[in-house]
Amino acid sequence: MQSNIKALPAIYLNGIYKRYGNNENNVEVLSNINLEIANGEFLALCGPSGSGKSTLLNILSGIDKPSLGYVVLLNKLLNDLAEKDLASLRSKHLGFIFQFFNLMPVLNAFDNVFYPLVLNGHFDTKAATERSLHCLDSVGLADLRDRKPGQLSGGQQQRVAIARALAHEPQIVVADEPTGNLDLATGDAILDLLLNINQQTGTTFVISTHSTQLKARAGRVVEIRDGGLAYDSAK
Ligand SMILES: Nc1ncnc2c1ncn2[C@@H]1O[C@H](COP(=O)(O)OP(=O)(O)OP(=O)(O)O)[C@@H](O)[C@H]1O
Repeated sequence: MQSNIKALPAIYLNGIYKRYGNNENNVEVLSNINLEIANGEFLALCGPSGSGKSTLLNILSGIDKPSLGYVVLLNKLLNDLAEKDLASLRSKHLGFIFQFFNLMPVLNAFDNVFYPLVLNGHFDTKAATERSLHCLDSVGLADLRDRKPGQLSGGQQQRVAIARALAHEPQIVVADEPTGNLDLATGDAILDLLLNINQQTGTTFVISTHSTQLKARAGRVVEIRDGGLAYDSAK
């Protein structure tokens, strides 16, 4: 018998508004955003510069709060959670990738993956060592693990950042313009890697981007314009 129960989305946004500023002087960046992102999707979030992509990523990952509306992340209503519970949810189930890599310059590639994993509190030293080596290997950087970020190319630094984002096996990876600081060929290689991880592991990816390559290859493209959702390839 076929079940009528619809699988719960990984992320559910309902009536999201975001205003910055105070009562007299404020700007509405997001206006009535409704969006469901299913488990395993590879979603490209597009829109002009300043349209609110980073703002939306911050809201759906519980880093920032909406002015109005509900966010349900992995079946938890974020509006109800205390800051420490939000931080715990993020550290267990979310991975983050940034445009400028955000690696610790004094640590080598291995330690950039290893230390956040140990500090995360869910892995002992032995398990964290194994996971870090495995993840660096899976992004093709096992041989360069002793190098510090300054001794790595931009693409290699982003691979370290991807290994760090995946080391705790998050259910969702949130990436803010992950190829934005890379040349076209390096960006394509990083995109290949992210798509491959998505296909192999079923990890959900939500990626803000200006890249036409990324938009062309994403499973779903959503565009924000003038504060609202202007386009959704799933509709
Ligand atoms: N903390 C803040 N306080 C006030 N305004 C903000 C704040 N953060 C973002 N904004 C404004 O909100 C708007 C959306 O910014 P956001 O960074 O989300 O856009 P974006 O689509 O990610 O842009 P880009 O593609 O250039 O990275 C911009 O006008 C920005 O100036």
